Amino acid sequence: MESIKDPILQIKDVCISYTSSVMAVKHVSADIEKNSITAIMGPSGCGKSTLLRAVNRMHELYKNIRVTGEILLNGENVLEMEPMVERRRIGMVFQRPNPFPTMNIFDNVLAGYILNGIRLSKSQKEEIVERNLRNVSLWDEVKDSLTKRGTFLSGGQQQRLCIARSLALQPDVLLMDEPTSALDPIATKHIEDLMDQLKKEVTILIVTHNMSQAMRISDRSMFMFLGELIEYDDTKKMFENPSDERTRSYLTGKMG
Ligand SMILES: Nc1ncnc2c1ncn2[C@@H]1O[C@H](COP(=O)(O)OP(=O)(O)OP(=O)(O)O)[C@@H](O)[C@H]1O
Repeated sequence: MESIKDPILQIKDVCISYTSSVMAVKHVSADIEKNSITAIMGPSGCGKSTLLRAVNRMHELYKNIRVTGEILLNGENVLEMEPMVERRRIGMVFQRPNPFPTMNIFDNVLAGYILNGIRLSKSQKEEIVERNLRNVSLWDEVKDSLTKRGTFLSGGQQQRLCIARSLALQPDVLLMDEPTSALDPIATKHIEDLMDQLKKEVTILIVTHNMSQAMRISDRSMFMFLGELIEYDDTKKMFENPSDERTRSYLTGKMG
């Protein structure tokens, strides 16, 4: 792969261990291009989610975890940033849609502001809610139900609401951990189409088990195996002609 000019995110020699005996991520380095979609693939347990969580500092929720190396966002080490600043700049969407159950749809979009104690005027709030719900093509479906709870929506709508909630803070990077694995094919297609539009505004890093999804939506793909980044290349190149035998076995269904 050609080297990436002007990367927004740089993962440099990152190692992550949960305990002294288990190294879940081993010396991973990769530059991520701005306004692109990068898929992280690999068999169960290869360290995809562990790596993704470190980019968002979610690893700090685990007691004895140890992370070494650097993760640079626009040249600044995420691992040393103020957590609040970092979470505004790097958003995350999870496998299961998780709108805040006690909040209505309107407040769910604004949750990042509410929970961070950021005050907004009524018109600012209305503008942010409408713009972000339009951004995820949910506005027309929910504009008359903004005071209803987010949990009353369908799974696909809830996931789009969660994406709107992340985007509302205008992050530079959006991390997605298998965001469609709990959704039906139509809701999945909707989210995939959405991602293609969103990359104009945000850089997306997505963990997926679904190889055809990676092929459809991503510009570049990473293949991880037993904690190592085995291959990182343009998605088309990797699927058509992988350089490593392990990538080939995985992509042809012989592994994992
Ligand atoms: N909380 C934890 N404590 C100890 N070890 C963990 C913990 N979470 C994950 N691991 C280990 O770290 C390694 C990587 O796990 P991780 O969940 O990142 O893999 P993954 O590729 O995302 O897997 P999957 O596709 O199944 O979600 C595995 O060996 C796993 O057992």
